[in-house]
Amino acid sequence: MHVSIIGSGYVGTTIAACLADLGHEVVNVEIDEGIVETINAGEAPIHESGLEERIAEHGGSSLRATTDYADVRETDVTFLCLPTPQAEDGSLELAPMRAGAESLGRALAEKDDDHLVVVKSTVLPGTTEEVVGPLLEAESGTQVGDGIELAMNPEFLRMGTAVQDFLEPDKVVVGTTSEGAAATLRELYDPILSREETDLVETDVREAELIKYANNAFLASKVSLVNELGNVAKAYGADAYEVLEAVGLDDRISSQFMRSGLGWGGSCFPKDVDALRAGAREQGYDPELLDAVVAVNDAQPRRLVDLLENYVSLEGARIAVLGLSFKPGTDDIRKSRALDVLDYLLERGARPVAYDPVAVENVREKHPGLEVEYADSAAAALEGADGAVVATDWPEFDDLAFDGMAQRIVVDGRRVDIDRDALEVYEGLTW
Ligand SMILES: NC(=O)c1ccc[n+]([C@@H]2O[C@H](COP(=O)([O-])OP(=O)(O)OC[C@H]3O[C@@H](n4cnc5c(N)ncnc54)[C@H](O)[C@@H]3O)[C@@H](O)[C@H]2O)c1
Ligand SMILES: O=c1ccn([C@@H]2O[C@H](COP(=O)(O)OP(=O)(O)O[C@H]3O[C@H](CO)[C@@H](O)[C@H](O)[C@H]3O)[C@@H](O)[C@H]2O)c(=O)[nH]1
Repeated sequence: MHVSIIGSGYVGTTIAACLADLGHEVVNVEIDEGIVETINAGEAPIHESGLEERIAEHGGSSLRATTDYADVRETDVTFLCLPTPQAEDGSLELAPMRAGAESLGRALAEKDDDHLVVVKSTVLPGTTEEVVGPLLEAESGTQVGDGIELAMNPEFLRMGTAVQDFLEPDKVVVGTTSEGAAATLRELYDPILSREETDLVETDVREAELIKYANNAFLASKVSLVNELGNVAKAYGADAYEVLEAVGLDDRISSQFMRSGLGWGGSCFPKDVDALRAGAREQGYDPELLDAVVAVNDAQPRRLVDLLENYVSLEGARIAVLGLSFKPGTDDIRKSRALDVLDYLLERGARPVAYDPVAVENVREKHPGLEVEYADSAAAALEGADGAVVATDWPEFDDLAFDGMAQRIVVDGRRVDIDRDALEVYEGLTW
């Protein structure tokens, strides 16, 4: 099939490379010329396991990037993989989606045969049919249902395992307005849908849009609940990890997303939970439980610093901060809990020395004013430190020696497997 993908960021690049690998002819339309050149040179613009080799094989041939929307006319299906960031007030910012839909509509004005437009971005119920559809119609002069078909197909991949998640998902959700659109997507995804482990969910557009938010809200709520239970466990002097491991043996609950600690960050959970809360309020519903989910998450970094302050007088203290990325396996620092930890440490007069295997450059670049010293290794960060906190569960922290610290005091926000016997004080945030 001939497929075009608008936006070559995290999701667009991954699915473009994977669809090319599944045998489709793919055109990636992206406004960033640097990304376009990188892909056409056969290189990956982002770091993801399994991506480099796929782009090396198909980039510049069956996977072609361009800044020109006119190239979508060579294709039968277009996926919109545009950003849906947060506005200042936490609500969903639709400007990039609107701009992309308008450009696509203008390009489709000069196309004779039918075209399927699939919204892949995470958008609130109503966006596909009430915002994207009318913009396509206005710019192309073609009506949805009569020349343009619309579908919504949310994406559930995670950073760090994006390629595998896309190719081997638990489910593919397809919200469509016509049987023709559903049939096209079934054909496109056939190699993925033939897997026994992958369920196909065919539904209406509005439900497909909400499934994505409900999925993320559920997972974020689960982590906030385990953090609440972890905080209670700690108050009782019990080990939350032992408790939750046993709880997870219940099939109805499952053992996944049971790691209590500093809480959730990243480019998805925070913005999607906020957009859902804002959207629900706009619809006249007060989402009190989701408000509490956010409040529990927001409190964890301060709790970690409070705990450290029980052992170290923070004014002027050198504190090693181990980990900056929002989770291991990525250099993404968006809404990383580690950044909140740094803010609280600075607020209390500490001198943080931060280390991360891959994310230091990102912090330097995106938070240039932060008065933090950066170390080249965990050992260098720990050298002479009056205390340390673990903010990201990078596997390399399991093997740390703490010889060089002025005081071997560690407060762990992620339950890494460090040698606690080598320490004077070891405290877990929730255990
Ligand atoms: N990152 C994830 O793990 C993930 C997973 C599932 C769903 N999502 C959702 O998918 C969507 C895309 O997320 P992402 O992480 O890939 O975003 P991203 O910011 O990494 O990428 C978006 C890309 O679109 C490009 N772009 C912006 N405006 C454009 C335009 N008018 N025309 C062409 N290109 C344009 C940008 O230059 C950028 O490269 C969001 O709605 C997000 O919530 C993300
Ligand atoms: O038991 C757990 C599991 C996760 N986290 C934290 O939760 C955040 C999110 O982790 P994860 O879900 O693994 O990463 P993302 O790449 O943000 O993926 C989420 O967000 C994507 C974008 O919407 C979705 O596509 C994915 O399905 C969804 O898992 C991170 O800060 C983790 O440290 C915990 O604290 N405890």
